[in-house]
Amino acid sequence: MLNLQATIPNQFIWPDDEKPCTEAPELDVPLIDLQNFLSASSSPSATLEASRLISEACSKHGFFLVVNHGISEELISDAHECMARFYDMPPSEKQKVQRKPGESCGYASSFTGRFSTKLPWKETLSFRFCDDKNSPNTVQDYFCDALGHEFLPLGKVYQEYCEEMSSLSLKIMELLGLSLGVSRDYFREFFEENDSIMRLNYYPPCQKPNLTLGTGPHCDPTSLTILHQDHVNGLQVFVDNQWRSISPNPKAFVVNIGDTFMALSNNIYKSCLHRAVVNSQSERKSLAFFLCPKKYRVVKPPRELLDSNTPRRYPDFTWSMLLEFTQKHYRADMNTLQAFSDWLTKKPIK
Ligand SMILES: C=C1C[C@]23C[C@H]1CC[C@H]2[C@]1(C)CCC[C@@](C)(C(=O)O)[C@H]1[C@@H]3C(=O)O
Ligand SMILES: O=C(O)CCC(=O)C(=O)O
Ligand SMILES: [Fe+2]
Repeated sequence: MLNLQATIPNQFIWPDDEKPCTEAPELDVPLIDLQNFLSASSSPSATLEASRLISEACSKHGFFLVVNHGISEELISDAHECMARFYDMPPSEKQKVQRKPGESCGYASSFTGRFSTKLPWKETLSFRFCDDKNSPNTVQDYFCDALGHEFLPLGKVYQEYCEEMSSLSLKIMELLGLSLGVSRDYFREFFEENDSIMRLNYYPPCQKPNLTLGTGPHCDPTSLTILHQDHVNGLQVFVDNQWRSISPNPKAFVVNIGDTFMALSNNIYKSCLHRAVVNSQSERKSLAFFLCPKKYRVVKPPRELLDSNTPRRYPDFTWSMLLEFTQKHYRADMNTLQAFSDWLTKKPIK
């Protein structure tokens, strides 16, 4: 209903210093060809080049693209099609899986239940993916249990999509390990049996797109995000004090470092500020897979990344603690990890 109104409710209007600016020149992010890296016969020079590109990008803004990732165009297309079918449902149907306060799964629109100002112009559906042999069909079961057996086809698509995302994440973790001078397996083993979050972002058209934001400025508190945009521009990253756009590329996934991996890398790789803007002409959708370790695994950097010149930057924590902090105590923004560290060590949050 909101997207037809000429004016927008005050709660969706963002402060002047956060309103989207018209200018957002393209950010030149490295494109990592995983085919060269994944194949058993991958040449050392190809691995070295991928490692160099990733190191340069992750040390600066934490964003890169992956292509030749091995995930079928048909599965990606099905995931977008299923998202369109879900969001086309009447509000009463979507509210069957309404997200409960303090929980990170379920359907949310406008976020009025969570925040009173700076509301994002979006609807979201978030659900959990467990890479765990003991719970093989968490996604499929969620759709059937929460929405009904007629949603089994959607559940099957997202179950397969999340399995592919998890497998791709582990390959990227190998590359991140190599690029940091840690063994290829270190981070891969840390994220095996991951307990991740899949999120379907739906951004309706907005008649006043320069007054609001689809997703506000934030760093992802998670470890690694694998994003697939539809054909509509909207993702922006804050680099060198300027908002820069990353245009959709159907053959590529946008990958970015999250706060938890920034802590794992002892602040060598950066979890950076980004946001999503909306427009007055068309809806926009994005598929976001947020890689998270098992809840109680302790997040601390490998000793190879510690030395007298680079002391510990963040205290030990578990993802469960950081997730609860973002769901119950603090709206994730550009300063989440520092605020969380202060909260853990009981300093007043600035
Ligand atoms: C762990 C998470 C919290 C959020 C979803 C995932 C990773 C990104 C986070 C978020 C998108 C950052 C911006 C604010 C937020 C409230 C949102 O706009 O949805 C965040 C998500 C959340 O807390 O639900
Ligand atoms: O929709 C997008 O392009 C970005 C969304 C995002 O950053 C998020 O959901 O964390
Ligand atoms: Fe994000």
